[in-house]
Amino acid sequence: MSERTLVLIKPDAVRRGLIGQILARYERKGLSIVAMDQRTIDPTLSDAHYAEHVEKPFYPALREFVTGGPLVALVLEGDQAIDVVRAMNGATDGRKAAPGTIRGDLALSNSENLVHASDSADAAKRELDLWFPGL
Ligand SMILES: Nc1ncnc2c1ncn2[C@@H]1O[C@H](COP(=O)(O)OP(=O)(O)OP(=O)(O)O)[C@@H](O)[C@H]1O
Repeated sequence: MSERTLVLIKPDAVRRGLIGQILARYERKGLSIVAMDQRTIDPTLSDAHYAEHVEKPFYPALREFVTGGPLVALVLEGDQAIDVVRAMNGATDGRKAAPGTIRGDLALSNSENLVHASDSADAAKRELDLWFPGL
């Protein structure tokens, strides 16, 4: 079934000049880019996006990181896009992510891990409404 998922190419990826490489992987896979926007977000959007993490000890550093420079928000569409993109991104910790995944190939950190993607249909709906209202 065709689905849409919210992907963030996070500030570390933008800083490292990896936007093109990461987008190319999603495009090569056959996913469609339905919307794409480079922006620098404020703490309010970070808090809403990471609502499940705001009370966690690592969250202040995560908020600093994700608001600290431009990121690229995109909507990808395709068959089973939510699970497909999660698999392409790899495990959260770049040091443990499998080679062949974006994090496994390009990241060496648990916090600066290049990408985010919605992890369920409910999360995708919530995140798409938050980042691209009215799409
Ligand atoms: N223990 C931690 N220390 C530092 N940062 C963390 C830690 N756990 C998670 N994070 C940060 O919070 C983000 C969200 O964590 P989550 O457990 O939802 O991972 P994920 O679903 O793989 O990543 P994302 O939601 O970004 O796709 C991670 O991508 C990472 O940047």
